Amino acid sequence: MSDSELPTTFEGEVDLGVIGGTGLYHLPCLEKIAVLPRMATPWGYTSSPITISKFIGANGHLHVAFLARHGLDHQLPPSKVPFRANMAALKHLKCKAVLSFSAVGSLQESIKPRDFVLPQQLIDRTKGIRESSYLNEEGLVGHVGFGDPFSESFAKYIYQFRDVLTNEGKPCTLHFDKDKTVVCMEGPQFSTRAESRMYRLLGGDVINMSVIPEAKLARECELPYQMVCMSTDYDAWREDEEPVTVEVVLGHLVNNGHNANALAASVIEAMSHDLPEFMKTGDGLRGSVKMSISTKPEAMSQETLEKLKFLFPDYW
Ligand SMILES: CSC[C@H]1O[C@H](OP(=O)(O)O)[C@H](O)[C@@H]1O
Ligand SMILES: Nc1ncnc2[nH]cnc12
Repeated sequence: MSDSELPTTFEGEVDLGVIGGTGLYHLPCLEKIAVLPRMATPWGYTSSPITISKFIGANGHLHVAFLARHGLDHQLPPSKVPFRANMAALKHLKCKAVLSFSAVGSLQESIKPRDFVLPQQLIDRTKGIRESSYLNEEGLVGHVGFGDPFSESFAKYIYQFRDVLTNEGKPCTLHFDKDKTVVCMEGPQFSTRAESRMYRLLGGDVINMSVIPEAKLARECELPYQMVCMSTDYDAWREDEEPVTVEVVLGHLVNNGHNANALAASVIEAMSHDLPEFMKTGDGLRGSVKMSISTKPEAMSQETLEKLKFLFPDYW
């Protein structure tokens, strides 16, 4: 069935949200049951239509929502992605966790192009020009914890499937430990050599232009969030090598896309048997946003309450 013949609405609850980045505009492992046109939220329209799939496994099923961060034609630069709309839409559809994919540069010799990384920390080097909060308005003030920006439970869950990664018969590693750090820069230009060396000194392992504010917004939606970083280049820090160009990145996208699909398929298949504990219980985040809002409900406007209701119909 072609996309245009599929329903444009979905009434059920989605289990898992997936965000595809550069080179990952759909997941072939998923068969679509609905294509929601770019969704309207109180924070604008999503980057792309949202495809809903029902994965049917041997012992159960899983509903998955997929959206393309930069749009299906990669028309949105990192600074102009409607991150708030994207995360709000996934939350509104009742996703219980978000699996996000991103093409990254490597800041470490040991992280080779085509390797994948599950970072557990991040350094924000964006320039403050992105809308990065739902709780930063006059009449709605909130401060969520962000010390551990990713979901360790989710990362461990994904790491079980590390052996599915391949690179034309050669080793292809999924790197994962508590210190693996992603640096997020504003872009769209890549880093200078000096910046790239500085990020290494700061403890960066990989670099991209999109984990901020995505990770912050997932936290404000109480959604367990893990980014899978797919290495495409050595950025600009290697003295005897040319700094990264888009050509270099493009050369690895097909292989990385195959691996992303294989990894997502394994995760989705496993979740279809039984939802992992962190998705059933909320990974320790449930209720955290209500607690972190300082503004008294009496001081909130009707518009603010409507926005909160879009995200948390059970709380407000
Ligand atoms: C074309 S390389 C730079 C571009 O790739 C990454 O995108 P995404 O995170 O959406 O996969 C990086 O963040 C930049 O936006
Ligand atoms: N070197 C790099 N810097 C920032 N984002 C990237 N995405 C892929 N490679 C990158």
